[in-house]
Parts: sequence; C-alpha cells; structure tokens
Amino acid sequence: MNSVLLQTRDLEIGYKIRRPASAAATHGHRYMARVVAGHLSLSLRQGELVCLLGPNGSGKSTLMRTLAGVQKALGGQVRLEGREISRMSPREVARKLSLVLTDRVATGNLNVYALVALGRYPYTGWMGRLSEKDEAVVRHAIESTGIRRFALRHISDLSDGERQKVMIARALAQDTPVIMLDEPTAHLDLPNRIEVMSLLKELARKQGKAVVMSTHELDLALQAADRIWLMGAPGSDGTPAEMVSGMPEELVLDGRLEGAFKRNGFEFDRHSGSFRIHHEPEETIGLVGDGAEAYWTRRALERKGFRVVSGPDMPFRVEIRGREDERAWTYVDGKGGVQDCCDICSLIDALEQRRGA
Ligand SMILES: Nc1ncnc2c1ncn2[C@@H]1O[C@H](COP(=O)(O)OP(=O)(O)OP(=O)(O)O)[C@@H](O)[C@H]1O
Repeated sequence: MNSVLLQTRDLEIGYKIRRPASAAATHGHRYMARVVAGHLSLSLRQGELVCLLGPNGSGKSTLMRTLAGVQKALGGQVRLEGREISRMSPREVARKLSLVLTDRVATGNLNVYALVALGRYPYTGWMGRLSEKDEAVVRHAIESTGIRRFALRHISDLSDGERQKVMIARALAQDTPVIMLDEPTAHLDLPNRIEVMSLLKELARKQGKAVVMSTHELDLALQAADRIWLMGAPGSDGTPAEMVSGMPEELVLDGRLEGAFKRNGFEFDRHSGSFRIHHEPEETIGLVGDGAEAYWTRRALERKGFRVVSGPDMPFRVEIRGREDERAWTYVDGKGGVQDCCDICSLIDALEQRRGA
C-alpha cells in the first residue's frame, strides 16, 4: 500500500475571534475560538486523488489552509511526511506541499512561462535564478498540463480555464509530493471541468502525487475520486461540522453523502449518483423500452409529474420502439386509444392534452 504523506490527529480547525473590550475583561481572554470542525483524523496517501466535498460554509477552505500550514490549527496535529507542520519552515513546507487557491492572483505583467517558473521558488536563491534542472522541471510542468501553445502569452489574456491550468502547472513546477487545490473547477464550463479533473487524476495515478481538491462538483467527484472527505453542515446551534472519509461508492450506498446535502425539494438518486429536483407524482405510467431513449423518456415523464414504473402490463403506458434514426413512441391511454409519436416532445404534448381533457 502507498505511503501516508499527510496525516491529521484530532485536528480542530477554525478561527480566533477578537472579543469586544468589555467581554474580554469579563472572560479574562481577548480572543475566543470559533470552531468550524473538530476531531478530524485524516490520512492522505501517495497516488490518491481526494475530493473534499461539503455544503457552503462547512469549512473546506479552512481545512485546506490549515492542512497547508497557512492557517494555525485550533487544536490537534497536522503531520507532513511524519513531521509536525507547525514546526517546519515555510520553505520546508513549500518543498513538500503546494497549494492552489481559487482567488485570482495578481500576476502583474507576467507571461505563462514566468508564472509557472515562480513555482521553483523553494529551490532557487533569493534572485530566483533558474538552473538547467529548474528549467527542465518548468518545461515538464508546461507539457504535462497541455499549456505549451500559450506559454508565451500574458496571464491577463487567458480564459478562466486556461488560467486554472497555468496555476496547476505552477504547482507541478513546485514539484511537491502533495498538491492541494481549493475549487479548481469553479467558473469553468463542463468540458474544462472534466479536463482539469482528468489532469489531476492523471497526476495522482501516473506521477504518484497525492492530490486533494475541494469541489462542489458532486458527480465528477464521484467518478474521479479515490476517496472523498465529506464535511457535514455545522449545526444550527453552532455545533462544529463532522467529517467522514470513505470511498465514493461506500458513501453513496450507506446514505452519508445524501445526508450531508439533504434539503427539502430535491432528492439523491443512488443509481445515477446525482441530486434531482423532487417532483411530487400525480399519476403512475408504465414505460416499456430500454437504453438511452428509455432513460430520457423517464426523465421527461418524471419532470411532468408522472411516477414511472416499468410495465408492459400497465394499461396506461408508453412503449419505445426502434433506436436512433427510427425511434418512435407509442402512447396507450388505457381507454382504448393508441397514438404514435415521433419524438419526446410530441409524446409530452399528447399526454398533456389527455390531462386537459
Ligand atoms: N476569517 C474568518 N474569520 C472568522 N470566521 C471565518 C473566516 N473565514 C471563514 N469563516 C467562517 O468559517 C466557516 C467555514 O468557512 P469556509 O470558507 O472554510 O467554508 P467552505 O466550506 O469553504 O465554504 P464555501 O463552499 O462556501 O466556499 C464559515 O462559517 C465562515 O463564515
């Protein structure tokens, strides 16, 4: 089994809040702790992609910053390759762990190559002069993130997706065994989200990096993550969030993923691994057919308020025939009427006419 690179013991994360002077005099302390999450005992192994999920405000960014040593823990320990991170110098930490934050960094007039090269700062002198080895690492980071074609462009001229890949390349140039990214797919369109996720997965699998990324992309995380760290919502009385860690499939099957995001009005579909808007069914209809046509017909029927059961025996039903160019839907109204429809749209029209009749 791959070695553990990062480990926490009974970690407590959060903030020290300054008390008003009058309260400080009463309590005898100027600061009070606002605990965001506690009792966190996590392990991160080499070669694994971990997705950190949780509702807004559950503490994902706070955890990232604490694990990377840029924010102090309120209690407990973070160990990086066996050493307590709070006892390591910033330079030592920077050789072991790189952190990519969502915020747009002020890059001045830098071009892509120069920004990626900044990733070498833990290894260069204060002048930042790059050795041949440094240049080779920078070129490799640029190649493996697929950004060579715009390596000489200014950062300010890039799209959000391109800029995100540059920030990942910079982390790669830092050449650390652990890479952490806070919402690297935020603001990206679907193809770019998939591309960034695949890139991170490849870094874990092929280059043996341990990658932790926070995200709200539940379905992508379920497909790509080796492990999920799932932060629950903090209690309404201010009780800190709880966290669970497990394989994505385990968390779906035992209902913990669903529990963490539970809200009125939508429900988690364990088969597709996605949340769906809850439609209160008004009527039951049978569906006969399979494949993609049946899946999307079911979705359209559910959206229109039908409870869909599989059933050639149902008197009121839809039957799908043919595939691709020769698809056809037959709608049997249960009262002797049968109607052929050439697409889902005309099927739904026919069903709505029946409802209105
Ligand atoms: N500087 C701060 N001082 C005090 N409390 C803070 C500070 N920054 C964040 N918080 C609080 O800590 C909690 C966790 O915030 P955090 O940003 O870590 O959540 P998150 O899971 O990353 O949220 P999101 O998904 O919305 O980005 C929130 O209640 C937030 O209000």
